[in-house]
Amino acid sequence: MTKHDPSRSSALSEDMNKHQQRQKHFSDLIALLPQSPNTPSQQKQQDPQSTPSHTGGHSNYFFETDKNLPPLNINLKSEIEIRPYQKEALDLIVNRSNDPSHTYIQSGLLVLPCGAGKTLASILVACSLKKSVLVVCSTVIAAEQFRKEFLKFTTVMGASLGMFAGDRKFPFNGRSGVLFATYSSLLESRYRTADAKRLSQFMENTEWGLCILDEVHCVPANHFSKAVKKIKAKVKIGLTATLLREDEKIGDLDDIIGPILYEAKWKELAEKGYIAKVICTQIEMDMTPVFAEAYANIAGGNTHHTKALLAILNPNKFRICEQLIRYHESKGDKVLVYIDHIDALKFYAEAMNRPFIYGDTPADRTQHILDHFSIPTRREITKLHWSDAAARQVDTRTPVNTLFLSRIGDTSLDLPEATVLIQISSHFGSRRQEAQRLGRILRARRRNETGFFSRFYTLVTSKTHEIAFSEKRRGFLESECGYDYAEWRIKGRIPNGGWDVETDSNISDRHVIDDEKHCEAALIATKPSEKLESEDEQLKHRAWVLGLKQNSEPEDDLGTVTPIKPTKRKLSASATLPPKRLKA
Ligand SMILES: Nc1ncnc2c1ncn2[C@@H]1O[C@H](COP(=O)(O)OP(=O)(O)OP(=O)(O)O)[C@@H](O)[C@H]1O
Repeated sequence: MTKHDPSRSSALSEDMNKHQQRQKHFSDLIALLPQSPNTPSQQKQQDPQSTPSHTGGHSNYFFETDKNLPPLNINLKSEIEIRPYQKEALDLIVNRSNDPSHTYIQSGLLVLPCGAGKTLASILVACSLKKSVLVVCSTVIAAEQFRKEFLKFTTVMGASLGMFAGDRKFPFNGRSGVLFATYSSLLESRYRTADAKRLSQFMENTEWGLCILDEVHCVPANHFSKAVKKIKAKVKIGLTATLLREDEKIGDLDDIIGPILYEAKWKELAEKGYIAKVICTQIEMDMTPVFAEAYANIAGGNTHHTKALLAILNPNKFRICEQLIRYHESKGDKVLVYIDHIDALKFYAEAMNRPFIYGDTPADRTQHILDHFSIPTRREITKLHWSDAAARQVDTRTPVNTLFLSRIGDTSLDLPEATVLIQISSHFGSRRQEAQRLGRILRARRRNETGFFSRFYTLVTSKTHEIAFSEKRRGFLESECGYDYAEWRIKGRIPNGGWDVETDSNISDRHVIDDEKHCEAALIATKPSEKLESEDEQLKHRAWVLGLKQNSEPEDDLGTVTPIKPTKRKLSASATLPPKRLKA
């Protein structure tokens, strides 16, 4: 028998009360809807100037004279400094006139580089409109971050913010508010809980003043475009940094949302210090002979997948990755390493004793790791103002300086500490993924330090599909955004433990790769790659690789993930688990 715990039972009855109140609140809200003057059919008669945008057409919304939608109490906090391009974007979206009846907002797209502050730009629109807002994001993490930015930048009350993302489902209080949802929550599902059904009904029946569509390049996918067209909103604003899709459906956005209203150039914002300048380097290395032999002799059904794994887990690539981490950690950088294949991700991260995040990582563990990633390195602390430094010194937690990520970290992660990105594997030739990943190091807090550059490395194995994919992936950043990639070719080892590099470009920073002395203070004291030196170890490693199943998070049209369960590692009789073996 379990002991009766009075505090637990009172907590439970409090929960019940809260649940009943919430249900009543839902019912009240839904009851309001049919009689509300905000229903679209009535709206048409009462407000002839406004064309409802849920028909899919472009609309101008004369919001100043609209008395039908309830007002939202929201203002920008007085201390916020809007950047010039954010102001320009706002002025193009909100057409102000001395006569309020001529002031209107139009639907369309806002195209700003990653990390330039699209969230705040769209919040500015919400602050002008002052009507209910539906924000649709690609992931739960992004929805949470959007909510935090509303609280950070505006005076809106927390109770006016609702959430319909993942297992966080609650409405806002009152007749007007902001609801944060994900694209997947717009889709019908048979498996909805009662709360989810009610929120979904509420979301569909409400007429929103503004609908903000984050990562809007996802929307042309058939299932999302249908769902988005159904949203009843006076105005829809789509946000993106990468107005491109590999299926060429990007033009559909003009019909679904509207035209491009504002676009800013990546290089221009970098020159002005709003986003970081970046050095992009492609590093190409051979496969070790043991891996090359397997690569050449692969036949049968899953050839492409196995070849891809051999290229990713090529021991030479592993060593270069280790060298870059050692070098950059020793310089006080914070490093993100991207690997799409989950087993390979775990192998690299476990061998190097660094944390990893992928689709199945529980939300609290993800938050914990991200919090530790944001703890400054010792080098950073010495540069802080003494009062900040004192506060940071008492933070005795161990910082995470290198974090391994699956493609779940491609978009929306806002980590201003990150200054270096190493791409080990990627989703074929996706130009969008390349640009989104680059975006993670554009928000670097150190971006205005003299001579500072973020570093973007992409590691490719010679004579494999990785070379052609990499060329395609760079296309958007090179031709549309003005980035250059230096190409380094690793020729071999040099006596001091570094690497011999061949390149056409002028390398002023070859010590990154060829001078072991620079890594003396590195935080990886041991070198896990040394365990992969012998042919015997490489044969075991290869046997493990050849036994791996397809295990990536599928790229859906969100450019994000529907996590799938990792397959159990099937090992051949002679294979062992490299991560455990490699640990010092
Ligand atoms: N005017 C501003 N003042 C201060 N901070 C700002 C301003 N504008 C944006 N920021 C900050 O810059 C960072 C990047 O902004 P945000 O996350 O909106 O970028 P984004 O354009 O959505 O990028 P991505 O496409 O990569 O998601 C955030 O930390 C945000 O708070």
